[in-house]
Amino acid sequence: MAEVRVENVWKYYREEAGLEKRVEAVRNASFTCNDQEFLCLLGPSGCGKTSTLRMIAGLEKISKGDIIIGNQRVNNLPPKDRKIAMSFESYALYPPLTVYDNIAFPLQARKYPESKIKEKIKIVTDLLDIGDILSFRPAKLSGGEQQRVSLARALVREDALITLMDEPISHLDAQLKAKMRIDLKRFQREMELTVIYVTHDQLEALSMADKVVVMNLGEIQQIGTPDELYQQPANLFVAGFIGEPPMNFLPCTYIEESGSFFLKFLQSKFEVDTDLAHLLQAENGVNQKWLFGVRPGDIVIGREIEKSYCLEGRIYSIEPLGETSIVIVEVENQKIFVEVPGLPLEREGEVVKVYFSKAKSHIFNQTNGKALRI
Ligand SMILES: Nc1ncnc2c1ncn2[C@@H]1O[C@H](COP(=O)(O)OP(=O)(O)OP(=O)(O)O)[C@@H](O)[C@H]1O
Repeated sequence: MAEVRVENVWKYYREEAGLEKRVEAVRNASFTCNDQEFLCLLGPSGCGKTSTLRMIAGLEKISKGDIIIGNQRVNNLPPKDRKIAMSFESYALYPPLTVYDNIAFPLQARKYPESKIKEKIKIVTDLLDIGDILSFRPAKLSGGEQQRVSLARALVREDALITLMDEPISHLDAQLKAKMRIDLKRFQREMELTVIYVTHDQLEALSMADKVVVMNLGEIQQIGTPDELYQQPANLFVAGFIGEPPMNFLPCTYIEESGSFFLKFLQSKFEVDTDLAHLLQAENGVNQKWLFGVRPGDIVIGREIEKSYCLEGRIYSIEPLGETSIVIVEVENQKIFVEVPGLPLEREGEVVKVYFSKAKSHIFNQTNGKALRI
């Protein structure tokens, strides 16, 4: 079975890179990619995604911890014995070979009959829309085409237990990327592939993955389905990294006044529900500092919505985007983004009431960034 288990894995760079100080690229990472699952490693540049993938592939030594593929611990197994197919951002195509032969290479090396090779190449090149460049050599291809050839070479491998991909569509234009996201996902389902996919692009991760592992500064921040990460981010990093435009954060203090409980902002405050008050009370007690978080789509301007908190603001600017508009409102000396359908009725400079959905609000500890489960 093609299950991948990453158990308490660390990666330090030092000796081999001749660095003075040790770089801890991956710190104690643990996650499981189940059989036939599409798992995305997501995070900003330098967070340790590629190092993690390269350790799974066997291209990088594991400093500490274990990687298990199927039932086998592969720490000391060379890449060729790990039954993995790979597609990396840097393509790694063979310059003297045509596109066809580049894709056919792993199959020819495994002595597949030519008719079977042709059949498989037809399926993946149709999928990736590169059927008309099969006789070209890599030097003649654009970055996007080279990337698709590299991807095709990984996808033809049906003997592979797992397919690893590192930013495999990063060099394609926006339209082709959108098509690829849909086609890749469908192909993975149909071919029942087990995929570990590295990307810094949250849209790719949210649209394709069954499970997302979010990383930052070498550490896993949260593991969950796209919906879980969006609805219940575990900390400030995940909350700010996932969602576009990003979540708004307003600093506040939890206070008590005459037996009632409030979140107090710079100038104003609102009373919190008993449930939230209990949680805040249990966590830290009064006078602690928090960040109140709410996504742009969970805010309404100028019209009271049921079960909401309210603050006052002034419209700073309006960005019409066709279907929706992004309204930037100054609230408590901070600019927040509000997503509204169509065009807003309000004008720049207008003072407005801003309503935040209670059910969609988030509270984060200002010191350690952890979310409080509301
Ligand atoms: N061979 C190496 N020698 C020394 N440091 C390295 C090496 N490879 C990666 N690093 C460092 O390890 C950290 C993690 O890098 P890694 O490439 O795994 O991150 P990433 O999330 O994949 O980033 P990117 O998306 O930019 O490739 C970074 O600080 C990087 O500079």
